[in-house]
Amino acid sequence: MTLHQNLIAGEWIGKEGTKNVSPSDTNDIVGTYAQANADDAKMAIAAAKAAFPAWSRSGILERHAVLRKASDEILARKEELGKLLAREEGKILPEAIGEVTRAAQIFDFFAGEALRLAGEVLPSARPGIGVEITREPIGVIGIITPWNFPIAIPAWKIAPALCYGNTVVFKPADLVPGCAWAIVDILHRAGLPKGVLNLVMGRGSVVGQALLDSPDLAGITFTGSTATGKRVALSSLEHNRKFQLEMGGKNPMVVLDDADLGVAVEAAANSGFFSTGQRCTASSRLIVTEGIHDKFVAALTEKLKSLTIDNALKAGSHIGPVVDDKQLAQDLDYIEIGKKEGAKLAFGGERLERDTPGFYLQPALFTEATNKMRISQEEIFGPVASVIRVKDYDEALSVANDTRFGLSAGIATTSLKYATHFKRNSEAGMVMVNLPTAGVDFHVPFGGRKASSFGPREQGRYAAEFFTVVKTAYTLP
Ligand SMILES: NC(=O)C1=CN([C@@H]2O[C@H](COP(=O)(O)OP(=O)(O)OC[C@H]3O[C@@H](n4cnc5c(N)ncnc54)[C@H](OP(=O)(O)O)[C@@H]3O)[C@@H](O)[C@H]2O)C=CC1
Ligand SMILES: O=C(O)CCC(=O)C(=O)O
Repeated sequence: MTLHQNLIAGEWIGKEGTKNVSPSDTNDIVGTYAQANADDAKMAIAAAKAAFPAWSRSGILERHAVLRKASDEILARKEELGKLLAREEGKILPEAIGEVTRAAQIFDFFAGEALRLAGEVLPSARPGIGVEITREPIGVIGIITPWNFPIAIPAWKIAPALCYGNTVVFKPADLVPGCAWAIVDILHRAGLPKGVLNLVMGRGSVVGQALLDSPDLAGITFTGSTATGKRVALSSLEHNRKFQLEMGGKNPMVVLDDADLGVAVEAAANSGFFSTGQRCTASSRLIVTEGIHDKFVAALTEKLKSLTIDNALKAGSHIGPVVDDKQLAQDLDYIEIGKKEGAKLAFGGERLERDTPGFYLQPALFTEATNKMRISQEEIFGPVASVIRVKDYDEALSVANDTRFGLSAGIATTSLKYATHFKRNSEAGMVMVNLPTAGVDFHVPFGGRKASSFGPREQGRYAAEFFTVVKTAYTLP
């Protein structure tokens, strides 16, 4: 099998590799991918540092052309890349193709942003003096990404980094090197100068840690667990560098008595269970008022019964496997915890056997849960959701906000009054009305509050806050 190597200073290098195994079928080897070590990471950082002066001064047409070309190729290959993504991560093929399309849109958006770089000219408080405010790239950026969006998350970090003139060392999650390699290969062939984008695939504890320990990174942008996010933060304070963290969620989905039942059930099923519940924007707390509670639980249970859980590549699958055995064990542990805490397992929660050996789990729906339970407070990151019964809107809002996280929050209601109040008073970075809590646009800010996020927002033109630094220049002509 061809060895997919790391890209350092414009050269593909690496001798030893590990096998990338599909969670839908553990006999399916997606590819062999090189494993970098700490020295490789240091070489990659040195290469990015050497490439920074030229790239930071490169013309906007050059940056535009590379990003645009990458977008075009990703879009043209969306079926093939979608299949790769579905094989290595376990997301069903239509979702995977959708994610690839989103990556292409992100590169297209930032190709445009390269042409829209702007500053401000202001009069000084002192007559005769001019003040210019401009944005400059920050330097070498370390990008550390998780496994659950293996092409979209790298895209929404790499595209703005390059657009604003930074150079990059990219460490993808060890479980999903395939999409990472493909995206770097595309950008490399699109004409990036040597060293501007470097790929170091390997373990977080080795390669990721080497990035954290480096004094030469000007910034680290990270998506993943709260525990690793904390390490990124502490090491960044030590090295006086910028950092941006997107971490967990325990997102609420409120369903009010006046909701359209069909809309509420579709939103809850999507939020809680699609993509196998492996989204930081997933909703695992369904907060439902008394008047609609029983109808909602019955309709959601029927919906869950109708879903097919099977190989991500199989036509007709609605939900693929859990990403690996470790995550499956975590999901099953939480299902046991929920039962012991006194919640009622109303549906699912069983491990499933399919034609191909994989990590299949029947979506699990708890009822009679309280917000104090661990299943209501800790991120499970699997197809497990709980219904919490509440008296009225006021209690629903209070329960929705009673969490240390604050990424996204949803409400199903036909009341303009409650929708408006919820948008204003939800303690989340993103609020959805009559829509799933997950599945966001590519051109608007993404991020949360409280323990979910730290630092400036990602995506859209707000990305400039992290990937640039402002300079204020005074001139006496
Ligand atoms: N907010 C989100 O979108 C995500 C949240 N999670 C949450 O985190 C839980 C665990 O998932 P997991 O994949 O282990 O999350 P991690 O935080 O461990 O992984 C995220 C990234 O950080 C890397 N990493 C791990 N350790 C270090 C380190 N010491 N220094 C630098 N980088 C490091 C990982 O590398 P590698 O994996 O290659 O070892 C990966 O690239 C999930 O169950 C879920 O609750 C997970 C993924 C995404
Ligand atoms: O819901 C989405 O579209 C994005 C979710 C996400 O970024 C994540 O789970 O890490």
